[in-house]
Amino acid sequence: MTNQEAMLTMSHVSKTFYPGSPNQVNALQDVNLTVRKGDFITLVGGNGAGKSTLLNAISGNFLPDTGDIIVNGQDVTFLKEDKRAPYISRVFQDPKMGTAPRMTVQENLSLAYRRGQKRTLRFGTSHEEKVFFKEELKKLGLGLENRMGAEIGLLSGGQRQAIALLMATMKRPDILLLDEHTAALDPKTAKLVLELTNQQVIDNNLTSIMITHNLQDAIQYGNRMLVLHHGQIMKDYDEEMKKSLTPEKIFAELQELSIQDMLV
Ligand SMILES: Nc1ncnc2c1ncn2[C@@H]1O[C@H](COP(=O)(O)OP(=O)(O)OP(=O)(O)O)[C@@H](O)[C@H]1O
Repeated sequence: MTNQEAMLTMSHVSKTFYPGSPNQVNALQDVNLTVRKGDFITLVGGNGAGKSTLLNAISGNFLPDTGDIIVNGQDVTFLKEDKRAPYISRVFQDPKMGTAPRMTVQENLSLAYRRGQKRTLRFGTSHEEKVFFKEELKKLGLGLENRMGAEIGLLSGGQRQAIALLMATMKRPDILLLDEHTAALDPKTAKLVLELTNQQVIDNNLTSIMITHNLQDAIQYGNRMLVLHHGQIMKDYDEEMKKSLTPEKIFAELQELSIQDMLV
């Protein structure tokens, strides 16, 4: 693979919390990862495996102790989170985290649309923007195009998460990080938001990493799947391997590594 095809490269990235203390946690251990443009990666692992920490390292939530992080050819290793925000979008588990509850759907979308520009609503929303937002909302298939004036706080968790997803993808980020973004939703709504996610990612050829605790979803969605354990990438399944994967096969393979209970 040439470097041009890589959207994200992590080389020898490590992060230890509380170093030298009895509470020391080696949250990421010498992680090496190259993500190609358009890769849709699902990321699984047991509690405390380091999944969110990996996404935090990419989004710039902290500086790694060692290693380099390159996004779309730019070394972002020492770039703070707000400076990475124009390139990296994230949707969190809690629908409340991605949207401003007291603002309307339209105002939230306006803010997301102007990401990277000065944050202001001083100039209102232009007619072109309104038409664009309506079109984008329509694609979600939830009727939200008729609720552009509604406060986000009045919408359901699923509706909010769908809008958070739209806000995160509208400006076509270099990398989309999905941090268990359907875990707080009921099964039917979770499926719907997952399908919307899949559609957004494929339609816009977005490079994405999605954390999930649902192995079936991890196998079904995306073209690559990583298994993390103790801050290390233990398995990296490509598209071909993924086609014949089942949860049972994964457990059997992890059993060989004596870490079969890690996904429970
Ligand atoms: N900011 C922090 N300060 C101290 N310890 C942290 C911090 N962030 C993560 N950790 C620790 O690093 C380890 C990995 O945590 P992380 O949240 O990445 O796991 P995870 O795989 O996302 O787990 P889960 O599925 O339970 O959310 C855990 O032991 C956690 O307590």
